[in-house]
Amino acid sequence: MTPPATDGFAPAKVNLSLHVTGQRADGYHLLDSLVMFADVGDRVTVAPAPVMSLRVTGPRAAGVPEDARNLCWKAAEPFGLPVAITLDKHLPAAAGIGGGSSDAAAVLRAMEALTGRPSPMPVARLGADVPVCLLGRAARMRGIGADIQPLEIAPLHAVLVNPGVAVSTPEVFRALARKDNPAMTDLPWNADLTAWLAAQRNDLEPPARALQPVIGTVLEALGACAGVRLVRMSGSGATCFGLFESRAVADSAAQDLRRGNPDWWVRACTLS
Ligand SMILES: C[C@](O)(CO)[C@H](O)COP(=O)(O)OP(=O)(O)OC[C@H]1O[C@@H](n2ccc(N)nc2=O)[C@H](O)[C@@H]1O
Ligand SMILES: Nc1ncnc2c1ncn2[C@@H]1O[C@H](COP(=O)(O)OP(=O)(O)OP(=O)(O)O)[C@@H](O)[C@H]1O
Repeated sequence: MTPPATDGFAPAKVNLSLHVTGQRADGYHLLDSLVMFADVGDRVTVAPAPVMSLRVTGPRAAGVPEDARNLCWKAAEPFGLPVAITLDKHLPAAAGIGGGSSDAAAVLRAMEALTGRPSPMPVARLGADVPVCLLGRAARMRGIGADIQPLEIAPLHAVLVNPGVAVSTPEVFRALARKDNPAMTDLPWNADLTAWLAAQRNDLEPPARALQPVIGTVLEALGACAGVRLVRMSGSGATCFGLFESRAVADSAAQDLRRGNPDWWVRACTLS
């Protein structure tokens, strides 16, 4: 009997902090990052089919590859079961919120459910962000990305903003001046997480801003929102986020930001 299609959510990944603490001989960087996942994201549907195929739909489909270059395809192919994949794209690409990595993780989950076995290929080979996206919940991520410690963190309310410029992750790493920055301090047990975050950094923010100065404009606009508690860039950019005390305050900030900047991608969300 043919197994049924499976449907999965691929949430945006947000790096609340991102410290670059070293560089390996192969060029990959050592990271120390607090990662959480949003309730906004893409959707993937995976169904057994006579041949492999991929269709990308949705408001952010433009420019996303529909062939073996797509991480969804790369995640499914090693299982050896041909599938028809539909990717409903809502997240901007090359945006520092792990869109492709989270899509790949959703396809991996679907393929594991369809075949009853884990990925025959090490998942980190798909990308440094794929292991944490496969976990899909709050974690401290170290090493080049595969060393993951799940964390119990109360949900946070945020607004994500992308100004519509694509940023190349390798280019940002190349532009980083210092590769041996201090690691994060230990997470607080019960103190205010936002206060702790304010003392952490995203080391990729200065090089990303140098490449795309509009990131500075986004950070300023988020910083001017009523009730904002912390403002920072995610991943290698250009998406930035602000943290707010409640979802209602985040919703209202998102509305104001959208009104003032109709070309920006603006989403209120809850991170967990
Ligand atoms: C910056 C982050 O978004 C933080 O979460 C990720 O580490 C990037 O994850 P990703 O997009 O899945 O990264 P990959 O597709 O594996 O790598 C893209 C490029 O980023 C650089 N890269 C990535 C991860 C890492 N630990 N060191 C690196 O130097 C490399 O130049 C690599 O060629
Ligand atoms: N499923 C996918 N969705 C979007 N882009 C994809 C996908 N698969 C491959 N790509 C290609 O990967 C490039 C990077 O896009 P992606 O959304 O993965 O961003 P990212 O900024 O690298 O994420 P991060 O740095 O946070 O991991 C795109 O420009 C696109 O050509």
